[in-house]
Amino acid sequence: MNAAPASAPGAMSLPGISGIFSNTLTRIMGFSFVASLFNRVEEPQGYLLDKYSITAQFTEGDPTYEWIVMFLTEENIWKRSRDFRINAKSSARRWGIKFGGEKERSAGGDHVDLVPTYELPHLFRWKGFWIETKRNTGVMMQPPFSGFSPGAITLTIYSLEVKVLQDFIEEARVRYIEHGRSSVILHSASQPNFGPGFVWNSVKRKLRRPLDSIILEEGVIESIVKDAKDFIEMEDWYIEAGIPHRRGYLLHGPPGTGKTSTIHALAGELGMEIFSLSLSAGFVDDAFLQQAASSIPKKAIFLIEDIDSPGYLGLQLMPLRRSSVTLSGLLNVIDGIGSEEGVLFFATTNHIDRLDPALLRPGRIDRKVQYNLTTARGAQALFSRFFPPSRTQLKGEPRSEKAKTHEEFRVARLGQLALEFSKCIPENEFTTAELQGYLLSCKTCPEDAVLGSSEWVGQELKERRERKTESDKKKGVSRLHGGLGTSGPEIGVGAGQPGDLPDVVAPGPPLATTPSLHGSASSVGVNPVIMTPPSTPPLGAKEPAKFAQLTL
Ligand SMILES: Nc1ncnc2c1ncn2[C@@H]1O[C@H](COP(=O)(O)OP(=O)(O)OP(=O)(O)O)[C@@H](O)[C@H]1O
Repeated sequence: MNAAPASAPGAMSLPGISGIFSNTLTRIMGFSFVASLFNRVEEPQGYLLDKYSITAQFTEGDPTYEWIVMFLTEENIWKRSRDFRINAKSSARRWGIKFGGEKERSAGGDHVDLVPTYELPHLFRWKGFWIETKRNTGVMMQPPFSGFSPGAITLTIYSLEVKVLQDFIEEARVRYIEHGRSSVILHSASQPNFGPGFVWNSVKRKLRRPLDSIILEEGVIESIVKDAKDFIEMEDWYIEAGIPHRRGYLLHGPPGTGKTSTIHALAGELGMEIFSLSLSAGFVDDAFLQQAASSIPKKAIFLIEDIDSPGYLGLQLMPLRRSSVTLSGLLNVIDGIGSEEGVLFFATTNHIDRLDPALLRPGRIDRKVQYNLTTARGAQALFSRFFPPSRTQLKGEPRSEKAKTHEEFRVARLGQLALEFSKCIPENEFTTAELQGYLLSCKTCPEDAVLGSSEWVGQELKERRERKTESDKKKGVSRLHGGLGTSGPEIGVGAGQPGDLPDVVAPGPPLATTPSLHGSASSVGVNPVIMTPPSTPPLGAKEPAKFAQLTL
């Protein structure tokens, strides 16, 4: 955001301008021009009016741009526009014009975004001040460059005091935070950078995910939340103790075990936005990474996904995933992250063993959380989350008038089914995402989910065996030809990965109690229920692997 305050004092007759006339004319000619008609006091240097205004520019990609866009949308600033681009509503930024009342919106209007396309100025009043806004969209770069240059919003506030601008921005920021309470805002980078602040050029809004929808070993997620809260609240302590105010977490384990979901749930709980980068994006190099990290606002989460991607970490043989980020570039950024800004740094990886020890030292990574394949207890918890008594219709349910009898019957029966389901799922064999995929295929009928589970497990294992044989064959061929072939490490077939075949599938003794269920369905499609994982021990005689464990 750039602000240019004016210097000369003077009086303005703007509030006297007739609303309709001024707005119409303003839309055609621009506010500065219209206002000048009413303030034709000439100075040797030009019109006096120019000196009454403060101009501020908000560039797309900078967080302040989002605050202002949301504010202007809420105020319906663009309501007199006549030229729109229509987008189907998505999780992407929702801004433009709000049209119609509740009735019209529910009749279909709420399914689209109306984004004004033309870039003529709009005039509005805020707390007695006239403000003109202009929006210009990004433009296609000319060769030799490619992609878009960032768009921007320019505000001209007709006041002498910079404080008016500060107050305006603060109100926009507060409203933005308020508005975002029910969701998590995710910034990412999908293009190379062409200007200051244009790193975070993609914004998505996701519904908040309840912490207890994440199935982890008891206490793990609470411990992460507490740690993060302590860190945020103890900024002064860090400063006084001369310790850099930063905290780094590494979540590691097989794909589909809940690492990213944990970060989203945490962001929702703490009311933080996520700024996420994948090092495997072709355009991310040291300079980009540095710029990205330094443009993250206070109290946000900086997430680097697949931190094992950089070229230096031994993945040079996987050209598609190689990034041009160097170890020293990465360390520089991590060391610099959040100093006195309260930014939480998260990294995820499927291959902790491939990370350079320098990256893992305390001060850079302060906490490591290991994610594992699902245990019987995890399977049971997941089943219960899919089929909450409040939303599930069971076959053969008694037609009793008494709601209580229904409830009791369902709770008992669903508990039993969850247990049966968990017995059909081999320990430490599938990821939570895989089980979720299966349960989604029979989400309306818990009985069918249990009935079909053994067959599904058998089918999955058979397919894995076939894939493994196929891949072994290919490796053999490539070795015969003396080439490196697919010599990059294969995700999913190494030890402890979901591609492994189980040694023994031991159903073990039944669980003692059924899981507890709370709350009703949320509108997040695949996670319809808030649940607490059961506190009963998992199946199997041996000590089971935990869903996730915390190491310091
Ligand atoms: N422990 C878990 N608890 C609840 N849901 C889970 C869990 N693990 C995975 N899921 C579900 O599986 C899907 C993928 O999860 P997620 O993206 O968090 O996995 P990940 O470990 O980050 O995977 P990757 O390493 O590939 O990024 C999500 O829809 C999520 O709801």
